Amino acid sequence: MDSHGSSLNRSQSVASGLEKTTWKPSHSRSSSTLSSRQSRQIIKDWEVIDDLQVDMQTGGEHDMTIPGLCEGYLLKRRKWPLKGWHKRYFVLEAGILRYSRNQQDVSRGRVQGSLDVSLAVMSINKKSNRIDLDAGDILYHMKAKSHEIFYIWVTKLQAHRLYKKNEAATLHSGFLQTLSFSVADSAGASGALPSANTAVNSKVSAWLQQSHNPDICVQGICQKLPKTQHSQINKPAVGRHSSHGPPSVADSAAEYFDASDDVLCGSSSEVSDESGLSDGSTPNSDVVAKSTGRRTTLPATCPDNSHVGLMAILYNNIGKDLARVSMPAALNEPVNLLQRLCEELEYSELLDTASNTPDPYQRMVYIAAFAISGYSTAMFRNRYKPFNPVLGETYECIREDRGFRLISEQVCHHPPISACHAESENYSFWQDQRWKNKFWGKSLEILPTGMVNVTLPRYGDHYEWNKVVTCIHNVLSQQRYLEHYGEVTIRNLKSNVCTCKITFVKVNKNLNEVQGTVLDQSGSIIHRFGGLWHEGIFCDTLPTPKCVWKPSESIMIPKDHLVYYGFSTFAMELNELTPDLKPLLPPSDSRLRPDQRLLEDGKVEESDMKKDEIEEFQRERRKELSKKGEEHIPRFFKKAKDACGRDVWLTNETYWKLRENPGFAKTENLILWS
Ligand SMILES: CC(C)CCC[C@@H](C)[C@H]1CC[C@H]2[C@@H]3CC=C4C[C@@H](O)CC[C@]4(C)[C@H]3CC[C@]12C
Repeated sequence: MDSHGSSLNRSQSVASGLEKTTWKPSHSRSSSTLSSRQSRQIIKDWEVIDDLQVDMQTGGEHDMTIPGLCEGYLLKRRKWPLKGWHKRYFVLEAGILRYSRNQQDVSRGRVQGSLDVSLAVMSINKKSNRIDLDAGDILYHMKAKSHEIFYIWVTKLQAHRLYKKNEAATLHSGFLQTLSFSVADSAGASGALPSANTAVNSKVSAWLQQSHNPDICVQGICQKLPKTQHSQINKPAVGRHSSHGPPSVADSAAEYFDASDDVLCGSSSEVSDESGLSDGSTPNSDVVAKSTGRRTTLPATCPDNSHVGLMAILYNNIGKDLARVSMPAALNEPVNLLQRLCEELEYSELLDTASNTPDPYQRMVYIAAFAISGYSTAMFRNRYKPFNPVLGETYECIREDRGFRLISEQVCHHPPISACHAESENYSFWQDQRWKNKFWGKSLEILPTGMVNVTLPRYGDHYEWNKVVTCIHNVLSQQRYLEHYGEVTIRNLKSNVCTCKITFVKVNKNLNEVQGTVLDQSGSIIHRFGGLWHEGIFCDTLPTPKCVWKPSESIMIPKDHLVYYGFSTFAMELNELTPDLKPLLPPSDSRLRPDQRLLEDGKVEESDMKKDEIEEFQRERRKELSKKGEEHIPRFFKKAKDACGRDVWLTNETYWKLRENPGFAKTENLILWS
């Protein structure tokens, strides 16, 4: 796992995960000795971290945990005397940043300077690992030795800034309350807050206690850092009052196995003409909503999870794969990451259309629309996270109505990888999904690796494309929203007649904007299209200009889907378990996973307990395997290399054969839960 260490690559850095930035204030960057080109470059690489929003209502509720201590060496720039960069030992505690010449001086209490970080404007330069804190009269220029250390300091500084601001807000509102003698009223108001789910809260506090152990640090981060840098992350403050809050990036010893999976299929291809995007010539505008015989709702509405203290969870797992972090079930949606892979086929009719489009350039437009359509679910899906599949978990989805069947499997735990393969008369679709996440204090970036593949046997095409970055903005607050940004390049590995470039525009006035072009061999634009990834894509260069895709009615027409986790009809169908299907599934199928089922039925506390049990069982299985010196071997996928030498997971083509004969009831199966 190298989720935290790698610096962003080119396309990802277009899309910085830090909240909207403005120009670096003129103070520190104006150096008259630089050429104008150089100085422009320098200004360009600086980002001012947005001022943190303090939520006055909840300020006193769950954000008051004092963030863990962070300490270690950084370079500090000095103007006079001895101009230049000097190594200094910094300690960040309860919102105050102090520095001394070295670690010994800290323990002797010899502090050279200190700063309340909530009062400073913070700007960072990801390229040069630099952090500036400008509090007007006090100005710190700091530089980290590596990207890892830089990243940890930025995140921790954000946490401490937020904490300090919340503290001030709480004091302020307390003061106001006292002034207005409204003590009784305020007690009433807090009573009106969503009632805390006891199971969830006890889990969070158990977690915090575990993560209190300062000797154990985040797997991944600590393994990566040389020994001397450990203190940067997680050193206990000897002799310092460390009674409050979890230690910084520290983490519990246990590995939290909770699997990641995503795939689901559903069927809601009805296309509405109401959005204004359509000119009536959408590919399916003549399709009348037809019943699929599948369920149209979930058994229970989603729980309120606004009380769950996400901040502690995220801060204690910096640098870790989210897909391995166990979270309270109240944060989950009743689909997993294997099922979410299948959800990318919600608009599979675009692949059918592509397969019926002889012109290669037009075909590419439909493939592009398909690639974009997979992102549309994100619009209403930011309050819950999918279940993480356990290693060996599988999921199948047969959609006669849509003409495809899909299987997916959790093939690797470290790092978490979910592989899927779908086949239809018209196409094959496969991908193995893995991602790195970066938590920047206020936003969380998901950086997917791995390519998506589609083949169209009719034309011998094999399309391949990358995924863009998804950023969860305001991840700690209820004002959370998702944004996708970056560039997608679609290539046809079997022909270079055309390629396609799609840009997911980052923070633009037109939020969620996408633009794309289909280029011929010489680079000339043959088609252009654009739109919004949550509303539809229009192409005006086709023989008849038209809307090539728009989301299904079940998500566009305001209904009660928000109380059902923001699911479209297709998403609701993913975890449906009918009596005729049950005996045909292998026991490892996600539909049979009890914790997910309990959550779907609205039994949150029971789900939470069951989830713990399943995760514990997974840990035991792993221990046993490693005792025997064995490794888990996926059952339905095999590892291979693609043309570029990248590791890929491909179907081994046994699933459907075994299902048919002798049937999973008669095979030896992995037991993942009881
Ligand atoms: C902790 C909580 C409650 C915050 C909610 C986190 C949610 C919004 C996160 C957790 C995992 C995330 C998914 C992880 C991986 C991918 C694949 C990528 O190609 C598209 C985005 C997508 C599908 C992410 C969407 C956002 C996501 C679902």
